[in-house]
Amino acid sequence: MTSTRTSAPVGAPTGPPAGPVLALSGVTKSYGSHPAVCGVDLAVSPGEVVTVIGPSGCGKSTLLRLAAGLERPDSGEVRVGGRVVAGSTWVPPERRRVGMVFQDHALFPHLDVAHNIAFGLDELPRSQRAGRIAEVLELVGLGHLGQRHPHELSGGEQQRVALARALAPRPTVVLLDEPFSSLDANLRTQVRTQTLAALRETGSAAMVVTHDQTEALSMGDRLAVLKDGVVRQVGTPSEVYESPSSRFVASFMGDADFLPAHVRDALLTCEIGVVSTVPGWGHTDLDVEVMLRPHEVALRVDGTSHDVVERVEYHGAFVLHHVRLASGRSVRSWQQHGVQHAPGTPVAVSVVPGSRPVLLVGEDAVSAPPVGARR
Ligand SMILES: Nc1ncnc2c1ncn2[C@@H]1O[C@H](COP(=O)(O)OP(=O)(O)OP(=O)(O)O)[C@@H](O)[C@H]1O
Repeated sequence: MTSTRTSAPVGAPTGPPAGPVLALSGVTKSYGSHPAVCGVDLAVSPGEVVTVIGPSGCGKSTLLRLAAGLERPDSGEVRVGGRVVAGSTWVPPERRRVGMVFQDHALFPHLDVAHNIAFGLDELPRSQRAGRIAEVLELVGLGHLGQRHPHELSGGEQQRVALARALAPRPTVVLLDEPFSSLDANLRTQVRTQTLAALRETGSAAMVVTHDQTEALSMGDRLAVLKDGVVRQVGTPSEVYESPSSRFVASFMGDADFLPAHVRDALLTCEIGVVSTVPGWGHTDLDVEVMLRPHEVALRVDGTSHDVVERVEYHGAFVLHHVRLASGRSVRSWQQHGVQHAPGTPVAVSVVPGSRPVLLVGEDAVSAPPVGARR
């Protein structure tokens, strides 16, 4: 568990599950002959937020729907709070103690906010319902809007009501499917922050599906990267961003350029010169590729260089420079606000000191010399 809370959270789910609150083991689901989710193992610990990210059609929503009980797996097992809910037995969605938040909010238009939230509180004694509704509305900062109908709320407010409704019954885990994608960029950041705060405040575990890299990196205690229904990597945001397991993960989780490189006796070189030393690669003589992220690439104006700025993108705080190297390959470099080299400027390109670039052999990242690569 990676939660950093120190005191007991408000409205924490009852009963302390010892292991993961959600565990998918070997879960597979096909539609006809098309495999949507293939042998997925993924667990969410108490209080943990796990984001699931991948390209369109990779199976993210199907995975969430399998956890919720909106789909049945062809094989494998789903456990919620330690109890098997799919596999050797079948527990329908309404009896799994999972909260759901969808992209379109899915509020009942004919009910006011308070009654929308009350909808999931059947099991709570009537005398306690109003108190619980007030509590969760306060939690999402909408204590004053209980009497409004959904059409009288902004998109961001509707999404917070949807979250309040999901949290009200104190679910074991909350499942959120692209919860912010219908909101515009500014609102999205704000509602994301509020949502995360509400999840932390209640100590709720959550699985969040998103196609937004920034969202996955900033929200998740851990994230799972999916491709073609298969989990390609699970790790903390910094593990996945800084030590991607493959070319696919490296490219999907941020800007990445790849250059042919060579390791000889623990020294990594490529077209732009010495990249770094690679401890543990002594007595090695091997062609590899090096992945460079734009923040790892430094530029200096140099009239003698054959590397030339090709294009400049102004991003406000930073300026992205696309540089055409002498070989014809390209790398990108983030420069601070105010630094802008015009297209056509010759520049010396180097790797920012202290960088630890990722090495690839074929499609896989490698952290140690492959067997047989040592001289
Ligand atoms: N009910 C269904 N019937 C048939 N095929 C389906 C069904 N639901 C999903 N699929 C297919 O399964 C695959 C995974 O779909 P899923 O919606 O899980 O992907 P996703 O990663 O959530 O995509 P997106 O990011 O575009 O929402 C896709 O190829 C999709 O076309």
